[in-house]
Amino acid sequence: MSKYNKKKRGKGAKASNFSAQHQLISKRLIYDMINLAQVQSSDTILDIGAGTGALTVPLAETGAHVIAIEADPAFVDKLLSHMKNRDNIRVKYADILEAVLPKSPFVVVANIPYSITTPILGRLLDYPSVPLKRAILLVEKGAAKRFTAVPIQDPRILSWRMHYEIRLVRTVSPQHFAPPPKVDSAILSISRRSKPLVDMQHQLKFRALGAYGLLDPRLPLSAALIGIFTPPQITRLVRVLGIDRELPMCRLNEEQWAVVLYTMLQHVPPSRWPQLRQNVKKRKGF
Ligand SMILES: C[S@@+](CC[C@H](N)C(=O)[O-])C[C@H]1O[C@@H](n2cnc3c(N)ncnc32)[C@H](O)[C@@H]1O
Repeated sequence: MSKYNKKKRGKGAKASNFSAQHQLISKRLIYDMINLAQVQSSDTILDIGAGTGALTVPLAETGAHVIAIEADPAFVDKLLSHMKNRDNIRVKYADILEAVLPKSPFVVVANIPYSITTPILGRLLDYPSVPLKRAILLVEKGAAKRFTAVPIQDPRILSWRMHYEIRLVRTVSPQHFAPPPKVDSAILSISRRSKPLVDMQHQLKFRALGAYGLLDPRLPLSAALIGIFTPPQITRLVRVLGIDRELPMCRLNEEQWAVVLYTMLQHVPPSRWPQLRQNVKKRKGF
């Protein structure tokens, strides 16, 4: 039986953007996504923007416990009628940007509303303490390319990638949806790294460092980091990294960013560490 309670509707989802209700109509794609997510019957799966249950019901057929979050009350009603008395589906009438996320490890398999892709990823990935194990998402192809881009220009995406491997699995054409979207989609795979490149306790320091270092992503490392490291420290840092000091900051990979962080923590006094919200334009030396 569903745990959904109609009385809760009043304080459930707030006005939300329902413009992107492109429902999945390809059974093959649905089962490909479930296989890619390696769903086990012991898993808790979050279906974000569950719609009328295109993914929810096949996910529940694996025996996993499925939490279906949907913000449109009309879809919630349809979803409930498609559940066929399954007791391993919980329907939550809620806005994913405000809903409480599971406290124990969970997997996400979802065809999310494209208009709020980055805020959804932010909820899942900004805080590595959120116990997301992996996610298989349908997103707009352009967004998938942005999250997996090399060089890395966006500090927020960089900080996600220090904890998660993000991969564009394949492009998905509009004909897999009804109504078809105007843009191509893609399957995005997100897996928590078995060993994060940045320790959870240093996450905020890393975000400040990433924001500082990528203020102008084309700036050479020697210029971009001169407000943090002394010239001799920069000489040693580029030697350890095995790169040219003129390499633009955006060309550093995730492992190299981890080296920059830990070198800073070990050799630079905290007074020179960048702070979040610091006006990074006031770099020393500029
Ligand atoms: C692209 S549709 C996918 C529907 C269904 N999962 C499918 O694949 O057929 C996105 C769904 O997200 C819902 N939605 C939009 N904004 C939402 C929000 N803030 N929180 C939860 N669901 C939302 C929409 O109502 C819609 O049903």
